[in-house]
Amino acid sequence: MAEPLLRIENLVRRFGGIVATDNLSLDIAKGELHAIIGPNGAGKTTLISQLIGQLCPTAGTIRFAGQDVTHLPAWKRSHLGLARSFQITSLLPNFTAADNVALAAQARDGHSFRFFGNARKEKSLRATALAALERVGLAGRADVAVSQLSHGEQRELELAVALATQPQLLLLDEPMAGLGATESARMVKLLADLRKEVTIVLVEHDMNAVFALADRITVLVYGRVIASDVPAVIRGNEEVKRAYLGDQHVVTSHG
Ligand SMILES: Nc1ncnc2c1ncn2[C@@H]1O[C@H](COP(=O)(O)OP(=O)(O)OP(=O)(O)O)[C@@H](O)[C@H]1O
Repeated sequence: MAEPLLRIENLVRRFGGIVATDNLSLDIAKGELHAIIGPNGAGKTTLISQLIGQLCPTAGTIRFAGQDVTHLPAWKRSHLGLARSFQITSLLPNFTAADNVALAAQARDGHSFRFFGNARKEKSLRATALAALERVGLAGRADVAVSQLSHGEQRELELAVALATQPQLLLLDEPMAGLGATESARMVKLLADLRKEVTIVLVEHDMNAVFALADRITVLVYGRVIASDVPAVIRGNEEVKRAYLGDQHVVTSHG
């Protein structure tokens, strides 16, 4: 059988006495949308940070696209096709939407930000930026400054920034956070479209979104995988209900 796109084996991350990732093993197949859920402090963000290369594991291995990337710096993983969209807005507020995406595309091409003045005028970067904006429904907002975009639009722009690096695997950390009902519905639709093109690992507290989108769901508690399966099985899992889903009645409303 072909190796999965991402293979995490026996991953451990300690912060002093806290074991934030506790001997975690997980495979992500190419083409799937894999959600990671769990209570606050379960270690979801710590896991994503190790996958992208912003945090070193204490032990264990991470293989991506057939290569051991455990000790590769973040920029090299980005070149291999791993991209993260941030929980905390990392956009440049005084630059336009298109400029923010062009910067990401330029960084992927290996150029320094110092040359951005030229890059701004460069046609191919602008074209890449517009294509990414189109994919997230922001083509009409290309020349608007980030500070003038709504919160929902900024979230969409973060996705466009990640897409501009042409990822094979997109790691999304709470893309629905802070969105209202209409904006959340837009984001779900957008992710439903994107998943056709790119493998996605989605960390999310919005269970309506998770159960509407995921092919498989992994549940973390205290840094451990307590269940990893298709949504219907996760929904019926007693341990998961006790640990996390019990008080999230919304989860029963989606099929
Ligand atoms: N830099 C750090 N230093 C010390 N402890 C940390 C650090 N980062 C995370 N932790 C601890 O590791 C554990 C996992 O935290 P993490 O933020 O990964 O959880 P999470 O599942 O993403 O939570 P949330 O759903 O609230 O975002 C927590 O106990 C947290 O306090």
